[in-house]
Amino acid sequence: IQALQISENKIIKTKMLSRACFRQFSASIRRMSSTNIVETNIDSGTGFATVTLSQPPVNSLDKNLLTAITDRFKKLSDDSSVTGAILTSKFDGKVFSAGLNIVDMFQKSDDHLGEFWGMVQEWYLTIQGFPKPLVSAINGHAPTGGCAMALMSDYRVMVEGKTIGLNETLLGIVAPFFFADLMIAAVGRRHAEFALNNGYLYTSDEALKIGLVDEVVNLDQVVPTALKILTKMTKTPQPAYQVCKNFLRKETMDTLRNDRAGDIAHFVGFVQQPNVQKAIGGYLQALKQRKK
Ligand SMILES: CCCCCCCCCCC/C=C/C(=O)SCCNC(=O)CCNC(=O)[C@H](O)C(C)(C)COP(=O)(O)OP(=O)(O)OC[C@H]1O[C@@H](n2cnc3c(N)ncnc32)[C@H](O)[C@@H]1OP(=O)(O)O
Repeated sequence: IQALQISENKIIKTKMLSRACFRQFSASIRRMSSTNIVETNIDSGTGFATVTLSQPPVNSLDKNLLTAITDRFKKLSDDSSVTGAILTSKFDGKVFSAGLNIVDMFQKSDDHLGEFWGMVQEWYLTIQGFPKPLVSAINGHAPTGGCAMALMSDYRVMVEGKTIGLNETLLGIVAPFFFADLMIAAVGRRHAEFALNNGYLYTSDEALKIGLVDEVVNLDQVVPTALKILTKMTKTPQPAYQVCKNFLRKETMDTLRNDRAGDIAHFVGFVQQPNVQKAIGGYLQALKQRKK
């Protein structure tokens, strides 16, 4: 009887403990109301937001995803309980992001292209201007705009065995000046010129060598490593962090801010050229036929 009473007490204690743990856990992870293409969880203990891009099949940045990411980062900027963020992809081991949606640039009206590019500008200005520490957990391929998005973060942890780069020239298009500046800031002018002129896609290890990413780890270590570095970064006095980040990035952002309409006109004029349209069409077709 005594033994039974002891084990019953143990069961009651265990149940109480697990209920307490559950309460604590559910209090510490807050899921932001979000579109299902950008899932966001906030750990209320650390204030870290994990933003997971979840638009199948490859997180290509169309109008919907650009707007959802931009809105999410604006909210995280304004939320004083958020101390820093991690940007990652739901398609781990496969794709971080396939970059801008090519379909949005093929056989479209000037109005469509203009609206699309306005969204690209806003997405860049918002993530690049995000005032808190931001770490990219690059858990898959990150070509073109996917690479640019990773470059907008303050630190990059990449999975081994994937590729990353601003390889626009391979499509017959050219990275805009604000993408080029991201690359120059990370790897210096010499590597950036080589990378952009040749549309070079780097393996994770090559990217590490030139400083395009900061760490290469195996898949199950990508997010934990990102969290570790974010913990360190958020210990820096944040007013100083924000001021420093802002003044280092301000010049290129201001160049864009001061002439957004001109930049849109430039993009539309460039993309609508018949030879550029032909190149984009051919690339799209090749992408579709790759699987066959
Ligand atoms: C004088 C200077 C003037 C400058 C003015 C500015 C000029 C223009 C600036 C434009 C800047 C552009 C930036 C970009 O980001 S362009 C985007 C280019 N992206 C790519 O090249 C990546 C292409 N994708 C891939 O390589 C692979 O998909 C990837 C390695 C990412 C994943 O491979 P995986 O095998 O897993 O997946 P699939 O290839 O089978 O793809 C699945 C389906 O998704 C479609 N897809 C892929 N990428 C895109 C994309 N970027 N946009 C739209 N659709 C995409 C692919 O076709 C498959 O579709 P289907 O299932 O229907 O076949």
